[in-house]
Amino acid sequence: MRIIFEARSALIKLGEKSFGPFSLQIKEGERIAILGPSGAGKSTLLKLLSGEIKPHLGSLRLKGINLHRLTAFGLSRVRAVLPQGSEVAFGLPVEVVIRMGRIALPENAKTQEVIIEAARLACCGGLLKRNFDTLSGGEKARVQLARVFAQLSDEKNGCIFVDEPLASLDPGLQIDIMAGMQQFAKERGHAIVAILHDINQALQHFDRLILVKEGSVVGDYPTGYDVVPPIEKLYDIKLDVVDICSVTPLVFPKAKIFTG
Ligand SMILES: Nc1ncnc2c1ncn2[C@@H]1O[C@H](COP(=O)(O)OP(=O)(O)OP(=O)(O)O)[C@@H](O)[C@H]1O
Repeated sequence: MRIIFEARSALIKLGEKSFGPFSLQIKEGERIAILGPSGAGKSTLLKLLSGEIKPHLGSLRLKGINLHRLTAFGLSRVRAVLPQGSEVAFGLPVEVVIRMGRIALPENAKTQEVIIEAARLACCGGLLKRNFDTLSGGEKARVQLARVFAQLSDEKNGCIFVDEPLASLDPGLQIDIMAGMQQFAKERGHAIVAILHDINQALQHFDRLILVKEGSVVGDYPTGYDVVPPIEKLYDIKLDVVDICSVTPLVFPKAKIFTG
């Protein structure tokens, strides 16, 4: 698999705090989950990787081009972002919100088809005629995911960055949305980088886990049984592996480890 993204010694200062320096590579089609305690720097890392914020030191390259040299249009063709709790200012129809993902692209005969397919994959086909501001939190999240799908529908080997995509979704929808996201990305060779709070979702659905703590990348592991101890250390918790026969571990958080 080809490398599509490379961060080298990137560091950002955030007032008194900082994130990094860190270096990492992302290959086409990779499924990466970012895990870490609250306030560890997960959203900061995602914002750096997606080009939303610029590092003070180091470099970030997407498909060989410095992320911050790309125009807004160029960036929109290689990566899409689903931020946490994304709102839109006005009561726009859902279909228009999804269409916004393609705002930089000329309308063509395929556009409507792309929007309908994006809505279907994000489990919000039945909401197309509704107004966005009348939707529940979980419905809004699905519409924003459809916007991301519409944006990168025609592209290959891009990156999808998502911040807690499954928060506010019921368990059935979490399964459907995860399946839709994986199918969309796989068909196009897009990498997915997702911030998750649920350790088991990360273990079940992602190939690689990036562990973040206190403003640093403290671990980068392929998913498997070997990553369980580093996750325990990351959160200072004990994890019981409840199914030792499955390919990927299923864990149950048992107790906080008292460190002092
Ligand atoms: N622009 C900024 N200026 C100052 N501090 C910041 C800035 N952005 C983030 N921080 C701080 O950096 C730390 C990391 O924030 P970040 O939002 O990346 O954490 P997180 O791991 O995503 O947290 P959560 O899981 O709670 O969403 C936090 O302590 C936050 O308050």
